[in-house]
Amino acid sequence: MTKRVPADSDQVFSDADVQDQPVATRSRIDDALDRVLSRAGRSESATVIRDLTGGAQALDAETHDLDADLDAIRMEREDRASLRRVGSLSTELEDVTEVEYRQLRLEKVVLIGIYSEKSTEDAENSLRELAALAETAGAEVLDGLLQRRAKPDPATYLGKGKAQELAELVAAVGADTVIADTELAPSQRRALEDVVKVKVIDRTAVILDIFSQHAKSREGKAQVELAQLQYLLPRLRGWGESMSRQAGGQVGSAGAGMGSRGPGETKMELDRRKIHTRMAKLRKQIQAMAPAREAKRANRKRGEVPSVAIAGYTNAGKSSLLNRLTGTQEFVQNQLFATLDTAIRHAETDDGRQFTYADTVGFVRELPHQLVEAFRSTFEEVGDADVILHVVDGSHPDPSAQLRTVREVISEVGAQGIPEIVAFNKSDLIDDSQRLVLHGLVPDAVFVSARTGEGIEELGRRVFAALPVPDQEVIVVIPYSHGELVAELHERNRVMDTEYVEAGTRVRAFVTAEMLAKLEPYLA
Ligand SMILES: Nc1nc2c(ncn2[C@@H]2O[C@H](COP(=O)(O)OP(=O)(O)OP(=O)(O)O)[C@@H](O)[C@H]2O)c(=O)[nH]1
Ligand SMILES: [Mg+2]
Repeated sequence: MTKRVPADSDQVFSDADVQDQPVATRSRIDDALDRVLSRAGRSESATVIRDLTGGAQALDAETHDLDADLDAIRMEREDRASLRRVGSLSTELEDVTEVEYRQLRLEKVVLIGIYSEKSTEDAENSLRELAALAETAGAEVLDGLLQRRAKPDPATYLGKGKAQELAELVAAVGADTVIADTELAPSQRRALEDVVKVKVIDRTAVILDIFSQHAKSREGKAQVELAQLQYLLPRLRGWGESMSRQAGGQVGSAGAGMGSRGPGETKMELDRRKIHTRMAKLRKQIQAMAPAREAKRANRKRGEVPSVAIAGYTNAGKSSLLNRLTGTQEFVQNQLFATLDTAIRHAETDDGRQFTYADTVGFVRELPHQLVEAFRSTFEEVGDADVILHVVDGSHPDPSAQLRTVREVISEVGAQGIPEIVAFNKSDLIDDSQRLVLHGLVPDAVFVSARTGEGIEELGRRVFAALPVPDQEVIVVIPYSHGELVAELHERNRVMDTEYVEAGTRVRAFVTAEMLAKLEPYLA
């Protein structure tokens, strides 16, 4: 897979590697964002930033006559669109007009966002995150534009004047895609596209794109495709319309006359039906795969092996911590949504009891509801856990928002009653004053660093302590013919003394309620 992630993208999010580099090597995005954001604070309405390399002049020309270039730009846009369109991967949907759209790789993008008076900082973090998302998806972020307004414009998201300004910015920097930091209504997307003359997509589309690039397992792939189709369906009509309008409007070739509208709509209907069929098929597939996972889960449950779900915001360091805690080699990358498939790892407490860790899909603000829906079974893994290890990136500019987002999803899957251990990760990047703030947020949290190993042992102890405790003291004599019970006692309970007597193994232990039931016949 050819995916271009700029070499300096790591610096959008704090990564330990950054520490070793001179401060001067900040990424262009950071600079660009800083400029957007610092001006956003001052300006009343909108802020435009440009690349240092130029293009500013074009923007000063408020009355730049775009109409004259309209046709040329449209043609170019069509050319680009046809170039970027990669072949559909799914044979069943080969000729669906718009399905290729979702597989297209982003190129040079301009970000846009809206913030209200009070939420400047929030908009800043959101825009940074959008930049990181765009880069993870393989795009190069050229520029950004923020507008201060109470509510998005219902027609074009940005206000009319700002949309025009955006069109000029896009032309000046040579961007081919605009990404809005929200989920746009299909009509907004279309209207804005008509103004800026390049492809307009939204945060949801970017997240879906990342998921589709990162999904590995059959189930994960099916879940992502289902979410994509759900997202696509209400937008199909819109795209169809703007396309047939384009075709009728300027191509004007022999075939595009009277008859062009009918076939277009018929095709749209056909596409829609195909998509529905495909979605039904995917739902069935996902359902069929569920029993296997259920069985595995039931097995773990039956074996009474307690489970710890590692949950948290994307890129918080969940997989890194899992590796530290269990000595495994889970996939770690400074990318959003590096992990899409739940990984289960076996572990043991220091007194020999067994349990499992489950690494899960990360969360993000405005996680598309289509994905929550499609990945419900994966998130339910969290709902089934005995303990939730909630990992928060302590070096993030707004950890409380991360905490909130993750806790919302946790309660959505009905897991709010499960004991939660909060771990502030990346403590190697946190200074003392930040520690104080975080401590205020969650007083009993553990500070850890998957990078340096700080706090890992303490975290391990906290996890052990949170596991369901074997607290029923028993003395049993287990016949030598039932060696498996002795083994189970050692694995999942706390054995205090063992003695070999004539009738069998005499054990004094603290056991769980379930174990107690099994031992009933052998109580001494
Ligand atoms: N400085 C520092 N960086 C860390 C630490 N832990 C993880 N990282 C980095 O953070 C990035 C994300 O780590 P992952 O373990 O992939 O995070 P994750 O939560 O599993 O992310 P997703 O699977 O994408 O949701 C990687 O670049 C890690 O090297 C830490 O303690 N300190
Ligand atoms: Mg991960």
